[in-house]
Amino acid sequence: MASIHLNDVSVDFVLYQGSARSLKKTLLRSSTSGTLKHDAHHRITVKALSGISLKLEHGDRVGLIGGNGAGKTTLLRVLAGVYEPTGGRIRVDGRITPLFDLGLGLDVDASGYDNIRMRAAYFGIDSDEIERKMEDIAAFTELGDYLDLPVRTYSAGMTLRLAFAAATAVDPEILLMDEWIAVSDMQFLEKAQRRAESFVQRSSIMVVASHVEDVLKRLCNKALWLDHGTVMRFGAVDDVLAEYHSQQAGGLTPW
Ligand SMILES: Nc1ncnc2c1ncn2[C@@H]1O[C@H](COP(=O)(O)OP(=O)(O)OP(=O)(O)O)[C@@H](O)[C@H]1O
Repeated sequence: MASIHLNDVSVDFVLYQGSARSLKKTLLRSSTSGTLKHDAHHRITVKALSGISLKLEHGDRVGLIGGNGAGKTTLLRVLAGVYEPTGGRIRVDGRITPLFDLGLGLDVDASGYDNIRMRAAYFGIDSDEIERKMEDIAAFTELGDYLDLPVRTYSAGMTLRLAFAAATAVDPEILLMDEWIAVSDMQFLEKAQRRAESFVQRSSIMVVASHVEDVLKRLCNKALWLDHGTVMRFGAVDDVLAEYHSQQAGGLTPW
């Protein structure tokens, strides 16, 4: 069974080091999101996440909410293993599929087909299984003969089609998304959303950051509200959204 445990997790980014005092002062004055401060080496750091403790189990579909700079993307990247926490501990059991930064990990010198095979191999899927699925995946991309060519010959839209198809070829255990699928290619958008929706159904744990309430209510059973990198509330999606909106009405947090 997939699970995620975070214990007192923090992430600090070093924003600036050096001696230009006016820039430092400007940065410190203009802080609207993560908490800016000086560290022991006189560097300016931003605390993007602070003291996050959380347990997610099978069946949890969690929407991350919070204003700009609240820490949603940083948390997703910590869960994906892109960022190491600078404090605390994280334990993730289960195969993680991030549906963001999709182009990362594509080998531009390899063909579309080989990229799909490499992605599957990375996830430990045996080659017979992926060859059985290949026809479907190829049809989904609508890239035709381009799948035999190196990815560096693809347009941005074609690369996205390939990356999305490759990422969703293998059933997820833990699915991470930064905003619900939004692509500029309208014809592909509808297909991609349908595929992503069934992908969500098949996942054991799903975490999505979104500003769109409709998406949160449709996909999630829980919500985690972040503010300045800390957890304000974690619970049933309707309860957390209601509380979030009542705070917002009080003018405390921008949506
Ligand atoms: N690579 C980075 N280097 C420095 N600071 C960063 C970096 N990534 C994020 N931050 C800072 O960390 C804080 C949290 O950012 P994050 O992107 O996680 O917020 P968010 O909730 O996803 O915001 P949004 O809804 O605007 O996308 C912000 O103050 C941001 O400026």
